[in-house]
Amino acid sequence: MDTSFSKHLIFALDYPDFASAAPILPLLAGRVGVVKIGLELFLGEGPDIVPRIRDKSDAEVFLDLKLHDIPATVERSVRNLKKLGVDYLTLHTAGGREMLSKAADAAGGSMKLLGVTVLTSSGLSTLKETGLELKDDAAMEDLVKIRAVLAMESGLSGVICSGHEAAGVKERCGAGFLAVTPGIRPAWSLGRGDDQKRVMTPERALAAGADMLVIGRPIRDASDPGWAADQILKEMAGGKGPE
Ligand SMILES: O=c1ccn([C@@H]2O[C@H](COP(=O)(O)O)[C@@H](O)[C@H]2O)c(=O)[nH]1
Repeated sequence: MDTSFSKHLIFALDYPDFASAAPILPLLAGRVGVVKIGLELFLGEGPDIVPRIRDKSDAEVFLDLKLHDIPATVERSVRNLKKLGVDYLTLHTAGGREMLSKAADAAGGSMKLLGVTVLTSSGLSTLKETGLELKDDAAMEDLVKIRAVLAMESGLSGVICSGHEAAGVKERCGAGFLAVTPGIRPAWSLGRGDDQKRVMTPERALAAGADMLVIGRPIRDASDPGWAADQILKEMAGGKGPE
């Protein structure tokens, strides 16, 4: 297995509890550089899930809580989450500059903060439902860029965006600012129809400038998750990958 791209592969550990999540960890050891704990698992087990996952895996830990609240609440939450010793934490850029800056101050460089720009499950019609009417995909790219610049100016380490906006984020924010992309669907998993709207293959997302790919269901639901991760790593190696 070629693991040269494993540190750029984030596996979304989307399970209801530790007992269902634990069996896949040894199958993915060495294949994924980061495991992502989302709301489902965090709420199912509580904060103690972080050390329990660390015990079972050498991968970095990404806590995907997508914080979005008034600045004081987010600041105080980040102070608490800092105690868990995670490597990455997400928050919504839509919370605005004061919220993002306070979060960055509270984190104090102890973990990388990533700002969600526009969820990859949102398309133009999803945003319209919420009162944000964008003309076309170019306007979506512009919105993502505006939010990425806001995140950078507020002291975050990078953003979550789809592969379609990765090039614009890198061009506007520079090579050192992370573009982390979910909504990744290898060709062999496309067409299954799920909630992701702005999707891209691993190879194309890396070629567009994504630094790290977040992948859940194509690995989690594969009959052989180790094989699925290896296929994805192969596809990543075929693209113009990061340094
Ligand atoms: O815009 C976003 C932000 C976060 N996610 C999370 O990534 C994974 C994707 O899982 P798949 O099964 O590969 O769709 C999931 O945990 C989301 O909460 C995202 O998809 N889009």
